[in-house]
Amino acid sequence: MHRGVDAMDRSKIAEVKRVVVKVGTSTITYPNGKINYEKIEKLARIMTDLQNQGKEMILVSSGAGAAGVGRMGLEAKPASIPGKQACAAVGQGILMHIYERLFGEYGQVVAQVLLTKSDMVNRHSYANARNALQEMISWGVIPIINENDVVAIDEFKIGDNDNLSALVASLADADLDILLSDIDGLYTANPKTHPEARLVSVVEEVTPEIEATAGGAGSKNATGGMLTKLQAAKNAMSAGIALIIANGEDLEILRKIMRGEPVGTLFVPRESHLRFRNQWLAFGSRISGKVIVDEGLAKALRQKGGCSILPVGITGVEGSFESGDTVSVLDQEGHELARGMTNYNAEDLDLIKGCRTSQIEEKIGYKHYDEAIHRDNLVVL
Ligand SMILES: Nc1ncnc2c1ncn2[C@@H]1O[C@H](COP(=O)(O)OP(=O)(O)O)[C@@H](O)[C@H]1O
Ligand SMILES: N[C@@H](CCC(=O)OP(=O)(O)O)C(=O)O
Repeated sequence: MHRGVDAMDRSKIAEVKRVVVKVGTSTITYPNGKINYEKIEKLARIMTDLQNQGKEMILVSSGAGAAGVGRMGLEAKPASIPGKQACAAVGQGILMHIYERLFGEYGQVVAQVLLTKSDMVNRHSYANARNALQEMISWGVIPIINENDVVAIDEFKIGDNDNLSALVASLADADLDILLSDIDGLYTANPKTHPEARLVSVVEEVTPEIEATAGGAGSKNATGGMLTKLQAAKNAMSAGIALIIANGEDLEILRKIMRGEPVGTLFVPRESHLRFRNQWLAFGSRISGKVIVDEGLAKALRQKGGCSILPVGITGVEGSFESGDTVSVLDQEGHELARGMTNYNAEDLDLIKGCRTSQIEEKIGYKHYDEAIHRDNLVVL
């Protein structure tokens, strides 16, 4: 019933630029927790190849816990939280060592990024993580992301990498999130218990009926199951990000997806929606102060629909705010042009207003950023 929509949206998938790929435990380890080198080798080769084609790839990798179980020779994941954390700590190092080596074979630089839920909700950490990710991506580095399992328990945990990947996709302004699993996509029921279940090709809305078809994790080392994939899909869709669930058994599927072939299940993004982050910046966050810009900068903001705000274009600063707070950007007449997340607090911004980039450090003793507000953290109203 969705064939027309599918054909249309899949062709758009071939055009996307920034892509998050999430690999589940079942994709990169064997059931005994040992590493599946062939899979990781292929993942490294294909992701590097896509990066070389001009895509900007980000990897969210599970498997630390299982790799730790394998390395410690345990029969199963420990039941205790410290036991699970210790396994993840042992396994994360192993995983990164392998990724570094195998991506390195193809000349691709990777970076380890470990995140927790608090990094996603705290403005400062969010801004830091976002800025650092943007920088890595602009350097052509592939960030490899996992939850920081050792410090995150219960309420501090995102809990599963399906949801983490959707959060990362939003954090990094990605266009597409690909969840690779041990199953071809979303079925009309859990195929493990309902052999007659059929694969769903396109989902335009995750309804309660669809959620009711999803069961828990399918293999003993996995944690998420279809339910967390659907939660991730809902978040991605409302952030304007497409999400595809596909089978990671043969990683050539990544190329097929990127060619726009109709594999797996596509969750269609709501195009009219502002990115989740932008929405939050523009309408959800408290405005802590004002930054007044000169006519040249105001004109650039109006004409280009967005640009970074450098101190040299700022003529006034009002209010009391910290770096990471949301501020309103006004023209000389007091019209609000944009809202954005500032890299400097009010006091320092007041000291560097009107200054060239080269003068920032001499004025305030440090320079973490050239921009007062980076264009990626700015929404033009
Ligand atoms: N409606 C459904 N469609 C597809 N898979 C389902 C569904 N409900 C439950 N599942 C289960 O979800 C599993 C995939 O999730 P999971 O085991 O967490 O793997 P991963 O390690 O890839 O995250 C499938 O193997 C399947 O058993
Ligand atoms: N952070 C955990 C992964 C948790 C997780 O979501 O696992 P999975 O369901 O296999 O994607 C680890 O690396 O073991």
